[in-house]
Amino acid sequence: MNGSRLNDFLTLSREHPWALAPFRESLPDGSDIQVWDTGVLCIEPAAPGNTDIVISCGIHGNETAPIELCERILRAIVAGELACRQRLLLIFGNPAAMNLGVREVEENLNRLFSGAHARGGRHSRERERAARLEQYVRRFFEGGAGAERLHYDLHTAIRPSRYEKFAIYPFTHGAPYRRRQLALLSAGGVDTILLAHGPTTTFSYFSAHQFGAHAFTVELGKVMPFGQNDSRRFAAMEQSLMQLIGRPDWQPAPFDPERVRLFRVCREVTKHSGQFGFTFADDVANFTAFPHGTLLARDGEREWRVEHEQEAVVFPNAKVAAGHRAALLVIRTDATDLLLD
Ligand SMILES: O=C(O)CCC(=O)N[C@@H](CCC(=O)O)C(=O)O
Ligand SMILES: [Zn+2]
Repeated sequence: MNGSRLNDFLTLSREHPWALAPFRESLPDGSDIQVWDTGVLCIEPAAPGNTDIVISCGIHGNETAPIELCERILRAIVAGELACRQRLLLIFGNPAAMNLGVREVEENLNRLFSGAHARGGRHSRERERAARLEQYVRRFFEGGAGAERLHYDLHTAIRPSRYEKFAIYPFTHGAPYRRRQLALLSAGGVDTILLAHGPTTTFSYFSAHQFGAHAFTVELGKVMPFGQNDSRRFAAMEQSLMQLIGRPDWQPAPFDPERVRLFRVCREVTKHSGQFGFTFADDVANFTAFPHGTLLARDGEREWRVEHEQEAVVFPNAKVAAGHRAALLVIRTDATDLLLD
């Protein structure tokens, strides 16, 4: 594919950070590659398998390891080293934020889905982008006949984590959690799962709720600048995504409850004002548990204390905008009775 504009699609997207005119190319194996917008590319194989897969990364611009991982996968497809045998929508979420090396330019893109971009009477570039990403995901899922819909929204965390790789299983409104999905995540090295406690405005919840996709926010490690990630730490996820894309008959090892840690989100800590602060240090890792009664955070008169025997903090971030989630509080759970094949 010499001379193809797809040879360096990420650079092309970063050169046109908010919009890119659509174009299409085909691969020697007959696959059709359609660029829908900056950072958004749909691959239609000539004879697709029955899984429609969305892989997104860079929804937060400074979370570079998943961006590098997706770039490697795309390069392998374009070079003909990886045959894409499932319909695939690949999304590099926020190229403008990548250019600035920041999580967001004006607003947190991952709080703007499920129509949140249209609420609050405000305008921002991320709101425009969220609205368009919603349309692309809709076009992709509604344009396919796949029996199974998957969406992996790949991230890295600001803090280190006691369990380095973990996934958020969006709220299912009472539907059972799927063992097969946990087995797929486990094959990718993700052995810790957070069961969300309610609807959110994240990208993964949008795909799960609107399109019945098995969708997950997947945390692969800690945020690092471009070029400073150790690709070996992401190899298991990269391999499993390649198997999913390239081998429709591939099955992960069966779900093993001994290998998977389940946590349930019990509460969310919301920042209300500029007075908000945590009582613990900035380098305290995700999943650090505190004993019952410990004061975790204050916001003026408001206090958050540990209410369970062992409650752990995930994503504590005092710098979020007022009104946003500043942390999740989670507890270990044995929800294996809630799992379905
Ligand atoms: O490390 C952090 O504080 C944030 C890492 C991150 O971006 N996490 C996602 C989780 C989304 C979800 O709850 O499904 C986010 O905060 O958007
Ligand atoms: Zn993120």
